[in-house]
Amino acid sequence: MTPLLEVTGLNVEYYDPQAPVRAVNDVSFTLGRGEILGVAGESGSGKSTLITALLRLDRPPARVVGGRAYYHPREVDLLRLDADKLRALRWEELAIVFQSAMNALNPVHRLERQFLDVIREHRKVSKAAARERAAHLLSLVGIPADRLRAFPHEMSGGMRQRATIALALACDPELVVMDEPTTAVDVVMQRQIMRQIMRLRRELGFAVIFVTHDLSLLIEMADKIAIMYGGRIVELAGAKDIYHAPRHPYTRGLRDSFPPLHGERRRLRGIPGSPPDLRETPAGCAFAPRCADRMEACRSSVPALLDLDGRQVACLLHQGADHE
Ligand SMILES: Nc1ncnc2c1ncn2[C@@H]1O[C@H](COP(=O)(O)OP(=O)(O)OP(=O)(O)O)[C@@H](O)[C@H]1O
Repeated sequence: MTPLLEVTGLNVEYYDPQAPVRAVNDVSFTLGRGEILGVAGESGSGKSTLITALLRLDRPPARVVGGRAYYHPREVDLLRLDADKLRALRWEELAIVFQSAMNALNPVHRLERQFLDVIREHRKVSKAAARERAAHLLSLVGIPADRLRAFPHEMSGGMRQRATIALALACDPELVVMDEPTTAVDVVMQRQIMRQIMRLRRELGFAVIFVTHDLSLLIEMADKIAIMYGGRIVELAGAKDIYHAPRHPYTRGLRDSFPPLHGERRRLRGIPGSPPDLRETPAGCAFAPRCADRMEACRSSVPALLDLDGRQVACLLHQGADHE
């Protein structure tokens, strides 16, 4: 696997007059070219903070306080790139589809204008060629070319969503980052859009970081999945391993909180308790207060994310500690 993005020891804090809140804590992972990495975790686990920091999108009062995000094709650390160089990478190499993707289109402009603006800002092509590319991109997501003349409000929610994804692909990026891009549409449409993203990825070869709280969606589409809890990655493994053999008790709980998309029905169990308040992180493993498998040692030491048979888990259960 050729590495595309290598994140090491990323720390992000929110400024707080009492004490800084560490929302992303020592996060490391490598994303290969053309790979789909899913990032899952409950609300407040740090998913959005992680990707906004990686893409250097301002999210005050958050600030990166350590780490590196090495972007291999250009041999640069995204976290230390100056504003001009960063601007040059946006759309061309790194594209983003936000949580509120349906509203990301400008309501006062026809679709065509929005595509042409992006394409012609980055590519020296004629208007006709840009229009042709826009029509092609729309066709890739199943939208007829004549919709280029439409205003966003003239399209359905699902269609706006797909148009936003097509727009993100306008300059053939290497990496597309998606933050809950399908939450505003129904489940059937969600799966349709996911399938389209996967097909496009096969055709165009871009890598994806896909953030969601819905683990079952990721299990279908991602190559590998990072599970976040309390700002840390607690498990990182292939999607199949996460589904069939989760190692971290939190991963197991999260898996059992969603109905499986295929196969046998399972009894759904939520995870008792609620996510940690990051302003008062207890000593030890952040999941310990909710964990049915906790041991004495879990309350005092934070487990490191260690390699275990080709995957990574941060749990003392898998690090030879004794049971309570
Ligand atoms: N403006 C802020 N000021 C202080 N702390 C914040 C702020 N925004 C977020 N946080 C902290 O950062 C943590 C992570 O938030 P983040 O939005 O990254 O989580 P998330 O996993 O993306 O959640 P969601 O799925 O709800 O978007 C929160 O639990 C909160 O403690």
